[in-house]
Amino acid sequence: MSDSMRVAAIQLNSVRDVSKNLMKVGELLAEAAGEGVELAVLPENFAHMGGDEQEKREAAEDEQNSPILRFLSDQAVKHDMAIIGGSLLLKGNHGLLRNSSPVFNASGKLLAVYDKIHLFDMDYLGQSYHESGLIEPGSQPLTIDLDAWRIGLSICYDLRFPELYRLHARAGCRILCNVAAFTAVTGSAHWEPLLRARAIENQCYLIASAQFGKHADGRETWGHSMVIDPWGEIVAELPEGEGVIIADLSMEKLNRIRKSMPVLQHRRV
Ligand SMILES: O=C(O)CNC(=O)[C@H](CS)NC(=O)CCC(=O)C(=O)O
Repeated sequence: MSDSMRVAAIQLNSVRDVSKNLMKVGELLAEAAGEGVELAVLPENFAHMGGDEQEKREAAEDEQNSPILRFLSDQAVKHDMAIIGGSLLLKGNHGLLRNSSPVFNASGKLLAVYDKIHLFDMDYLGQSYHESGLIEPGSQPLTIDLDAWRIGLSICYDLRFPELYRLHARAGCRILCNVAAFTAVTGSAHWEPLLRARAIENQCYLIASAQFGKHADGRETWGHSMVIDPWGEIVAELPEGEGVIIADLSMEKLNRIRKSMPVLQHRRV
């Protein structure tokens, strides 16, 4: 049982051109691999950002025949590295799409696909989002195992629903993962406290990969990708810009925190 794992969160400013985004992802994954990273996490919508609804529909791929999923699988093999593929749009049912987070092991095998459960419908300060008009919600929380580490998946707006992460912790997760394109407005107010709370209350490592900056549709995302330890401390952070942040996760440190204050065993409701 490996006691530590080196992980990377990758931050992007994805554009409408899929091949441009994939080229950038390839560069940053190579950089992570050069540092000995065992698990790399990409942000939400890593392959395509900023198009209108029609363009998103056209960009959506069929899970059984998806060039973007094949790209990620090839990258995992090339770099001998597990990859949580942020999220991408896959074709769903009823004329809707899925906002899906695929997980590959270091042999390039697709282990699981998590579909975003909580959809972002919001009207605030002149900004308006209606994700549920295009996306069908997932219905299943999903965890995956990489070596000794169980990882609970989540996408962006899921972050506001602590019960999802509690389920992950109760299912034995020691890593929580959020892949995001948080808005700059909500991100500046809520991103860091929500992430740190999820890590602290569940005594888990948290890997958060985000989009940052202005996108083609005029929207702006918050960035601030980070890795947080089970005590709630930020151990790596990239406020803005494209790039890779790296952290070493320690099972020993996590077990020590859980042993000294067993909050998960003290639950009463
Ligand atoms: O709009 C885009 O193209 C990129 N954003 C997304 O795909 C998703 C759905 S619209 N964004 C979020 O979930 C933001 C949540 C958030 O910001 C919060 O909870 O405050």
